[in-house]
Amino acid sequence: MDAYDIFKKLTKGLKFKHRVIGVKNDIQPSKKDFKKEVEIKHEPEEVKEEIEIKEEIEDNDEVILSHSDNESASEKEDLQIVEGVKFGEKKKKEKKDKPEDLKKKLELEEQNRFRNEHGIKAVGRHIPSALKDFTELTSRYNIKPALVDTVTQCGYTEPTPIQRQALPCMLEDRQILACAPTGSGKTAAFLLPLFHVLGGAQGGPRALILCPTRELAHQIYRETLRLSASSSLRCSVVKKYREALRLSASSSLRCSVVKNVKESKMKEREATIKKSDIVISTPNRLCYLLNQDNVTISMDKVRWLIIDEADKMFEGSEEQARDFRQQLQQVLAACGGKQRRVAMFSATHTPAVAKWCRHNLRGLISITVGQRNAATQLVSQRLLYCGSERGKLLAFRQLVQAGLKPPVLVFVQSKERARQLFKELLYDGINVDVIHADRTQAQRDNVVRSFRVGSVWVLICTELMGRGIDFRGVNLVVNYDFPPSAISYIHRIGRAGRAGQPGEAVTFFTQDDVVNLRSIASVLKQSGCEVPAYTLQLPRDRARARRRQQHAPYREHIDTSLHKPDKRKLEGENEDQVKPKDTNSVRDAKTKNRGKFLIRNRESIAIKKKDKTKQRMTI
Ligand SMILES: Nc1ncnc2c1ncn2[C@@H]1O[C@H](COP(=O)(O)OP(=O)(O)OP(=O)(O)O)[C@@H](O)[C@H]1O
Repeated sequence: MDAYDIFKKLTKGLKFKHRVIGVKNDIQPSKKDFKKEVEIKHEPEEVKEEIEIKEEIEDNDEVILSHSDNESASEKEDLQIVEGVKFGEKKKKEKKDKPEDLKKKLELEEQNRFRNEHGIKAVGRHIPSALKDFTELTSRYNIKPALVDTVTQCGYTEPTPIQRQALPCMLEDRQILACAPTGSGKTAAFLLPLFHVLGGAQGGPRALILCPTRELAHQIYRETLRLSASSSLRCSVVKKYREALRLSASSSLRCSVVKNVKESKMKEREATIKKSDIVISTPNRLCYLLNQDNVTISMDKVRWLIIDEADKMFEGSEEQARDFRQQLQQVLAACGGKQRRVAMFSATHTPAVAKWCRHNLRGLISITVGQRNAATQLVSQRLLYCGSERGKLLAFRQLVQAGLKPPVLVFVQSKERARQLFKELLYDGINVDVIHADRTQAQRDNVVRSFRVGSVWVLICTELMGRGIDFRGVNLVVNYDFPPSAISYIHRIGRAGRAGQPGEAVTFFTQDDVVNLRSIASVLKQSGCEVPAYTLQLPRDRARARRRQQHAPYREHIDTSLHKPDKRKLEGENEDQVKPKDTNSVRDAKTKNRGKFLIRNRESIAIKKKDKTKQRMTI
């Protein structure tokens, strides 16, 4: 490449007023250039501007031209650029920012850089800046140092991305819709602002937390106690221990979970709720209580309404979602105070929630951490084709043989199947237990406790445990039955890989699961995990997939003692037309069969007796 080529490259798209001289003696500008020169000369005003522009971009020229070693400074001076630069831009630059505007601009840029670094996206007006560390809570919002100390004592050295953005928003009284990966500390993100805003014990209730299951309600309750222990923690370091304890006891917040609302306990529950500052409940229980004639609970003082696992509440059939919306409207109407604010949290985002928030929440800030509706990056995921139901059991036993690293969570689609799998594994010598909605509350609490302390290694569960439940250090999630949707998959596998810990997830599938395979394979692919290429090219059938979300498919019994092939499958019946077995009908059938068995047994006993008497007679 000679000097002319370099020159042409550097000045591509630009026009020159004068003949270019001296770049190299042998270079003569073309006829075209002379024509341009004449044209420009007829436009004196533009030429005037051109000099100013030249001055402004001279520096740039320096930079570009400095790459050409052969050119002298005098040669550079001969270059006058008249085109290729927008005039409007120059004017903008001329307008100098006021120092305070400049400061604001810089701060904003710094904030955006900081948010990008932590994968935070926030949409809304006047968004408070994200938190750099927990001590900022004290300097910016005057939060008691004791509370910050407690947070640190809980092992939270620095805020998680959702905490960085949600905490300042809530502390500045802004309504939010927050979406952040599973296990990323959303609970603390809504609890800490509550402790600050509510201050000391006054009763009320003044904050209401709604969540989809009793288990989750109890877990939030435990986390509330842990994080609100600030005053008592402080006591341990003060000398006048008793005095401090007395003070802390009088000032600490009261929190309660709405339990079984039996007729006999109604008044008791009412009194507890009235005394509590923070009330945690499932929407059903709360609305049931509010609808009782003999109960007078005022929700007027509620300052914050938190909805955890918000998208779950809007999920399900049209009817279920409508029911929840009605319940929510009832709760909102009950919490009628002007001061009332709403914050919604979940790991997944659905249009229904976003729409509701846009219509009902003023000045909303929408916060998203990472990619929406993506699985946590901490879990390595894989799909395993098992061929048939028997193949699944075999695959699970192989996993066990290869060496399971407890604790392990195994998800199945129904209570029935949870029982069946439990029976199977019980005799395999695995330390296993089962949890589902048919077990009593005491049994469920016991199982959860045993799993937490490590006396149960493998816990078989249904969708009941799919959301929000935080078991520390779950190493493996097995989707024994394919999840009904990608959303359910994200939540299920999110029971592993929490609070920065790595985890693993295996999802079994058979031919029956092809309907949802593509959407779930896409989630795996998005997380960078390997999936068979064909799974991403399977045809979509949205209608069938939606049906799958509402009705689990029929599956063969999990029972190695029954080697019979499935009659319905042999007859080629469409699995979507087959309704899942109703628990009652199964129970009825069992009792009927048991009845037959008893009759048959009694009959045989009678025959045997007859035979014996005959024998005796013959003897
Ligand atoms: N700042 C922090 N530093 C370290 N650990 C944290 C921090 N905040 C929360 N945790 C821990 O992370 C775990 C998960 O928190 P949490 O249950 O609130 O997650 P989540 O985002 O609500 O998850 P899910 O979407 O599954 O409900 C908990 O054990 C909690 O104690």
